[in-house]
Amino acid sequence: MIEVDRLGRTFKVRGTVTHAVQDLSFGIEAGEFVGCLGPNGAGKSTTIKMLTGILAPTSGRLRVAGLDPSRRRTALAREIGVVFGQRTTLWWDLPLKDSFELVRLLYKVDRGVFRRRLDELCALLDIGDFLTTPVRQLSLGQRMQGDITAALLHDPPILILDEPTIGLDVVSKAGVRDFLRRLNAENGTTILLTTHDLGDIERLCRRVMLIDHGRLAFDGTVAGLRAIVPGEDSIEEVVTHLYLSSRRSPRTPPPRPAQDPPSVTA
Ligand SMILES: Nc1ncnc2c1ncn2[C@@H]1O[C@H](COP(=O)(O)OP(=O)(O)OP(=O)(O)O)[C@@H](O)[C@H]1O
Repeated sequence: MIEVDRLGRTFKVRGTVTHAVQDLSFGIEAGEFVGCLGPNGAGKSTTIKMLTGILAPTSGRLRVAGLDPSRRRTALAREIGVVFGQRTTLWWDLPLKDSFELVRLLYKVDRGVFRRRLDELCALLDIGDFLTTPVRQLSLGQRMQGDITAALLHDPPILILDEPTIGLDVVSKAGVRDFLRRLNAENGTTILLTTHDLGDIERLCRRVMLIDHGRLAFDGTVAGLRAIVPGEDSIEEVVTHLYLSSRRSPRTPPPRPAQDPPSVTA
């Protein structure tokens, strides 16, 4: 579903070069639920932007649903749903339902199919009460439910989310997580999300990737991630340890785990 091979993205701003993503390689199969962690500035959002075609890579190769994202954005849009936790894709001044209608027109979704899909998503995400509310008047949690609905109206096989639970209270977070879990388990939707919330990783993801300084520092199970620090059971402590060692010696990759996760690159 997703193939990333030696991907790189460099930014040059006023003579300063930033290697936001470097030599990044991984693959994601259909039906996987993958979480992506990494300290601030690690390159997660840049990776997501390349996967969704917003940014073109400066090196390497990637395919999403068999397509080169930055060259085939229109075709790709049918295959993926995208949610940015920090930015809405909805129309600020329009009622939520009008935003959905615009999405329907953009994606050329048949009216009957759209109706059924919207009814399903309304029930699952519990958004029926604020369909007529302008987006600017929605709470963050309601807006996120709206953004997730909009991303799924065309029923894409792949959902990519950049920090979908940021700023949500515990109940809203639980609702979003429950929905994503069901979407993956019952619909078989392939999901990739970035997050700083380790609860998202522990509760949702069978596989976790850790990006550090633009490189893949870990790719394996949550148990494999825990095993990096022998005797430490708390994933939060393990991740804190990794981020701190990364700050102390920015070019030093994190230590290998005590027991083998499915794959580790460092
Ligand atoms: N458009 C841009 N122009 C210049 N530099 C950029 C641009 N976008 C990202 N960067 C730089 O690339 C690096 C990676 O940024 P990115 O936003 O991908 O990190 P991130 O892992 O998503 O961080 P966070 O968790 O804080 O959101 C950072 O050093 C950032 O300053």
